[in-house]
Amino acid sequence: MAQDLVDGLLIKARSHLPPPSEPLGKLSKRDRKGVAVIKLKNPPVNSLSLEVLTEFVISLEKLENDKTFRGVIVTSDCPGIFSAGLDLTEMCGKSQAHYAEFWRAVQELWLRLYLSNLVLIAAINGVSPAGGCLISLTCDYRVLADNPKYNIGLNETLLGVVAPSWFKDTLVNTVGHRTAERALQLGLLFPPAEALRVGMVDQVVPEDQVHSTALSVMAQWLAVPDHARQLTKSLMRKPTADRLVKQRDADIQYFLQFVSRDSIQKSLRMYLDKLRQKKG
Ligand SMILES: CCCCCCCCCCCC/C=C/CC(=O)SCCNC(=O)CCNC(=O)[C@H](O)C(C)(C)COP(=O)(O)OP(=O)(O)OC[C@H]1O[C@@H](n2cnc3c(N)ncnc32)[C@H](O)[C@@H]1OP(=O)(O)O
Repeated sequence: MAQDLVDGLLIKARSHLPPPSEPLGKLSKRDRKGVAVIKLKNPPVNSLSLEVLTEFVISLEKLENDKTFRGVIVTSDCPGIFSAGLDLTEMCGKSQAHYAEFWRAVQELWLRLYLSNLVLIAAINGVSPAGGCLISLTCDYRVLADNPKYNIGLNETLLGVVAPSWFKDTLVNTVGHRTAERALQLGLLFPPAEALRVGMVDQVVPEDQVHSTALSVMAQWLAVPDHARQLTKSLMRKPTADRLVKQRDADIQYFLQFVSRDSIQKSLRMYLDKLRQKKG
């Protein structure tokens, strides 16, 4: 029954997109069904590059503007990886202008997701550190696959960087202040049972049931009249979002100053080198 709601939409890095003549989605089908599936597809690890962030925002905007859509399931097309978070190569050795453009895109995606009028359900089918976790935290409900490898959390401090205040706010609003403080300072990545215990996710289910569970949950959320649910969501979230909206440029300047520091560039390079050497 719930399956009838779904249709697909793939978010990919621009280089993997179909040629411009080919539409990204199948609007006629989706029109009838009302729920889209956004599958992140930027192999090998679904890192959130500037291109992916931009594509994600454009796709969300299309869905928001098409009033036949009421819900989106956010999931991954990369086996075992929901998203490795922000693309670290976008924050290393680039120009100030590039950092500013990248950070504005990160802000934009967060704002779009966090304030979306659509019901957003995260079907987390893989590991989900930092920016990957943040995406799921902006959703209205999180279903995580029960696999001990699928850790989730804001691990920024382990990279030698700091989760900005609006990442922190998103976590605090989900798990409460004390759990968030401990998780953020220690850069904790929670395995599924722990993530459920602290409230970072709402449900942990066998891996092959993530999608069907997300669909059932979606049906429950869609049973509520849109206007009442949307106004309630806005009441809960707008004060948090407004804090960023009021100081977007200042936030970009903080980011520029922070990420341009030699010590931060060194930490990020070392972390990337460690990831690359892991294989060798
Ligand atoms: C006064 C106060 C001021 C405060 C100011 C604040 C200002 C803001 C500060 C800055 C904020 C920064 C915020 C950052 C948020 C983030 O999202 S940072 C990203 C964090 N992500 C991670 O830590 C995950 C790293 N990756 C992994 O742990 C693993 O790759 C994986 C578990 C996801 C997958 O493992 P596996 O399947 O074994 O693949 P790998 O071999 O590790 O990776 C394959 C390939 O991908 C590259 N890669 C991995 N992750 C990333 C990434 N996030 N970005 C770019 N590239 C990545 C990896 O290097 C490999 O590359 P090669 O194939 O070797 O080239």
